[in-house]
Amino acid sequence: MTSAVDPARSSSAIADGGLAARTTGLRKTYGRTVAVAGVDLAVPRGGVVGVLGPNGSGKTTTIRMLLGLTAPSSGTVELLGHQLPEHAGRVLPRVGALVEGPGFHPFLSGRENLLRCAVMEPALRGPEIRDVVEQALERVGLSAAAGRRYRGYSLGMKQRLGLAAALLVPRDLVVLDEPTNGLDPAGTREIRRIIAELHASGTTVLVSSHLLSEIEATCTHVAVLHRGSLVAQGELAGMLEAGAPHLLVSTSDTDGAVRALRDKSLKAREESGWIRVELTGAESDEVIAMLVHSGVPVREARRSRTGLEDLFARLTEEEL
Ligand SMILES: Nc1ncnc2c1ncn2[C@@H]1O[C@H](COP(=O)(O)OP(=O)(O)OP(=O)(O)O)[C@@H](O)[C@H]1O
Repeated sequence: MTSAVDPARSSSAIADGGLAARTTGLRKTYGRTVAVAGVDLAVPRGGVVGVLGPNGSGKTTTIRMLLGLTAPSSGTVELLGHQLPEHAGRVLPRVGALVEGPGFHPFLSGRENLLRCAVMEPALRGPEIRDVVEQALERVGLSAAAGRRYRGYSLGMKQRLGLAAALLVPRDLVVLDEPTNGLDPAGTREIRRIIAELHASGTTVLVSSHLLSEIEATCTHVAVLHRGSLVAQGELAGMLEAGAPHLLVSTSDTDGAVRALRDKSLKAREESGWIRVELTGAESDEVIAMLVHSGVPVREARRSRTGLEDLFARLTEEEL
């Protein structure tokens, strides 16, 4: 662990304009598949940055390159002010990561696996290791199952153990690839709590998800990937304001509702069982009245809270 007064850390903070991570022209191809197509990602220090994108948009590949786990085809990665892979040994101990396939041993228990991780942490020394491991297990809610073999763990328990490994020592940057994957709602809430704790303690967090709700609930910044390209990035608050207001309508007659609204020249489309209506040419009450007059039953209607959903839909339209 490096202290807050580490000169390398403070000088790099000035040199890189306060970025915890930065990629420039980051690209990865597998044969003819372009997994990541030249991404310039900027992760501000102290932020919680959500990498959002549909399945296959390049989130995991970007994160793996950021951590030095996958070599880029071209482009550069800078972590905590230092180039990778040249300075990997210096920087990676300050970075905690939860990525797919963390390589735990199937025949060892969760606790034994975590002990193996702990002895490899340069900041941890002999006597304290056992306590640190128990605290990490406790923090992710895995104490009761810590004695069981890893191979019998559920996906959610595996995620928790991966998170415990990422958080064994205080980090400057924590990178979580789909951390709520396989978790139940209670587990999801715990992840949010842990992310909030990390944020409060000044740790920069980069978290990927294909769920808007996850990003909205936890992030200060968002980066949207689509087909390997970064199509938007910035502060979440700004992105939320950027979208036009919408009304979400629940009805048993979705086709009829879309038809009736489009007849009145309103932009409307079906989305996950709801009708999303852009409120540029009419107010909410007018839209509802219009639907009722057209014989469309309205079960429920609410203004959409966010422009992010709309932005995401527009940016990644084909996938929805
Ligand atoms: N090792 C690999 N070999 C070949 N193709 C790969 C490999 N890894 C990723 N890809 C391809 O690169 C693209 C991006 O994949 P990636 O896993 O980075 O996306 P993702 O956004 O993380 O998706 P998901 O949300 O499904 O995890 C996909 O088309 C995927 O099939």
